[in-house]
Amino acid sequence: MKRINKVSVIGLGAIGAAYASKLHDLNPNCVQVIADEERIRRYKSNGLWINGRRCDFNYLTPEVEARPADLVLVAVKYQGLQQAIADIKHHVGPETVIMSLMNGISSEEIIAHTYGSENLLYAMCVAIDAGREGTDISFSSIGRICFGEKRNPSHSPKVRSVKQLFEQAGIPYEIPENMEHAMWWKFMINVGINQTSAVLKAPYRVFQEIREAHDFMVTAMQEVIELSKKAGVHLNEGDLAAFDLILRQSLSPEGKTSMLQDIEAGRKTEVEYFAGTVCQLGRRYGVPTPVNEMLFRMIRVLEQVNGRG
Ligand SMILES: NC(=O)C1=CN([C@@H]2O[C@H](COP(=O)(O)OP(=O)(O)OC[C@H]3O[C@@H](n4cnc5c(N)ncnc54)[C@H](OP(=O)(O)O)[C@@H]3O)[C@@H](O)[C@H]2O)C=CC1
Ligand SMILES: CC(C)(CO)C(=O)C(=O)O
Repeated sequence: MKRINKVSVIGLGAIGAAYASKLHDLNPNCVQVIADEERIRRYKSNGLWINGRRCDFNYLTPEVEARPADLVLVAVKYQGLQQAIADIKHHVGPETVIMSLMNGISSEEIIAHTYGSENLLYAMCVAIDAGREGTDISFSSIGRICFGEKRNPSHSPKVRSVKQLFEQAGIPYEIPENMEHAMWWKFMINVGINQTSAVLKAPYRVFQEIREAHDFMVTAMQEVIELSKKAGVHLNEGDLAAFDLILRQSLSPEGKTSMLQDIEAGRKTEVEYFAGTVCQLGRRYGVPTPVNEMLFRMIRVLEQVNGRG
């Protein structure tokens, strides 16, 4: 098992900054952030604030011919993914493990297209309620990073390396036996709560307290459950209940999903990778997806109202 001494992070937003700050606390020299000059200027002049504490990372522009990292963490949104894939080029060597903390079930495949799948681990984070305003990041719950190979009956050397790093840094983690199931479960969550919160402009409190909002979220999730059966993943009602526990116990009532944050900040959303993917899979498997078709249209309208069409 290889020890991870150098981590490169791309995407210093709500998620990237939250977890990078834990690595920085472990050892400021073990983590470096890849960003273009304009972003670095912004991070340095405004400061990068995480729960009110300034964090000064080592920044590298993508052009710098860096030594490959042991681990690359990708934490951008989908609209930034292709550029990020190009920008991590100097940080990926033959032994570099790559993990995407992004939502959805597509980023691993997109990254593998350029770097192959041998050194890629599946990952996603759950129960974190991170928010970002400019370079101010805050969260009440850091949640946990679920990661692993597609199946983890035992832990591969790559998985053990990352596990050791997370233990040292105090990053909560989980290695699900069936990572594919876990990725679909998270996809179901985002399809449900991210999209309905974006159209309702609702923080988590609305879903915790108002039955109709909760039911609306569940109807979107149920379409993912039906698709998962066709895909051989078999989500079920127990998976809905598992998210309900997180919603009620871990997410701050005033917290907002990343998609609602995007709408409020006038940014492009990830709707193509949530409802867009659901509708595409629906067509492939012959499963009706009317709720997601409607959510897709509504969110595209909101984006265009924001001038992000
Ligand atoms: N927020 C949350 O609670 C959760 C989010 N997620 C998922 O995690 C992923 C990241 O979300 P989140 O952190 O909220 O998103 P943010 O928008 O807060 O952060 C993305 C960051 O990536 C930066 N970025 C984009 N492209 C590049 C690039 N080429 N080089 C350097 N930096 C780049 C952006 O910079 P700039 O702003 O300057 O463009 C931005 O700071 C998404 O897939 C999201 O769905 C998952 C779980 C929870
Ligand atoms: C699960 C949830 C809603 C919060 O962690 C999320 O993944 C997001 O906001 O994108």
